[in-house]
Amino acid sequence: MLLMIGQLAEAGRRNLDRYCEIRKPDYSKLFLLEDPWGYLDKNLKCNFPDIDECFEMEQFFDYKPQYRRYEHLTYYLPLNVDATTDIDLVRGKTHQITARSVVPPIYEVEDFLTDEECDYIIERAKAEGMAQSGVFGEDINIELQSKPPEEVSRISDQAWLYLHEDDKVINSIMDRITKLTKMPRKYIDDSEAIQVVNYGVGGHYHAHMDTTRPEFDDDKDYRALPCCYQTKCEIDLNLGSCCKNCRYITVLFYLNDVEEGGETAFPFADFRQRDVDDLRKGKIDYLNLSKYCKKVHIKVKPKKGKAIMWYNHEKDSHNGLLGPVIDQAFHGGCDVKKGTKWIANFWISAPPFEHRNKPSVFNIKNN
Ligand SMILES: O=C(O)CCC(=O)C(=O)O
Ligand SMILES: [Fe+2]
Repeated sequence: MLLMIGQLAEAGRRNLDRYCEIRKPDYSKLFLLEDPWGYLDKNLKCNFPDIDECFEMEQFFDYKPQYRRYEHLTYYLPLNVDATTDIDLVRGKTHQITARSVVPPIYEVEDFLTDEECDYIIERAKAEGMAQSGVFGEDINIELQSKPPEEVSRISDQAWLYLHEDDKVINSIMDRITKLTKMPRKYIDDSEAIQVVNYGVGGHYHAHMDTTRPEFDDDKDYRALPCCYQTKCEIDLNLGSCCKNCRYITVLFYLNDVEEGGETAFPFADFRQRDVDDLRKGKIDYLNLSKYCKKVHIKVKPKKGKAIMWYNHEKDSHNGLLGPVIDQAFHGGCDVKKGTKWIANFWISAPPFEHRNKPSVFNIKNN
């Protein structure tokens, strides 16, 4: 009898496999596929525990066909460091794009913004009101009181500029960002506000990731949380957070010339993963740029109007969505030695806004 049940179960499983085989959507035809609940294994085989769920999945695809029509994230690689190519960003002028590293791909474009645009962004930020910058999961005020300045993770002021449809200056910048990143415009429009940051002498931001590393070792499983830009939840820097950053690309603009210091440094760019892991485990705090900036090879010098962009994630090769975090994308701002430094950050987050209530593949354990 037991044997019979076993055989039946086996036959049932085979039937289920066949059922799923027939019923599963044709993933090869999907432009992009979201797999919010992790039903699919890496090989995109049907992986449902029972027929009902298989059916549910089918309904999900039937009734919410928009989930099947994402536009791809775009990811492009340079052939080598210092590779340079022309790029048409505005009519009547050719810009040059230069690769500064391959892992992550970091690109630099001079004169991306005009002087007037830089000044406009600074003035708008001032009008908005500059306030002390925070750091995800840390309390800067406590750090400022209890540590010497070079040990404090971030010393700067900032303001957020929200994107208005009728703002011609910002819209024209968004056009250029679309061309530079080669991303579908939708992602640009649905991304976060622009963050404007100002550092005085001694101001800095130690090396960090702009996106949340889900395996962050502070007892919190960030995978379960929604992406911050998709929610209205308040990030409480003291008590942890209700969301995580899902920042695929960073585009950073230098809004003024800095007399001395203030480079953007990438301490691990183009390092092998195992070297990054070893360095991070070692005694020297390579992330402390007040101490370590001089030794970093890949550094970008601020120059008014210059833009840099880099990827914080790879693209998931199975579904075109947010893939693994690139640890080599750790970066930060070295101490400003003389003068002041103004920058603007624009983070392109994924998945797009209309899928804000659905967790992305990035959420799923062991992905
Ligand atoms: O100041 C810089 O150069 C880097 C700033 C940065 O990484 C950030 O604001 O997230
Ligand atoms: Fe950053």
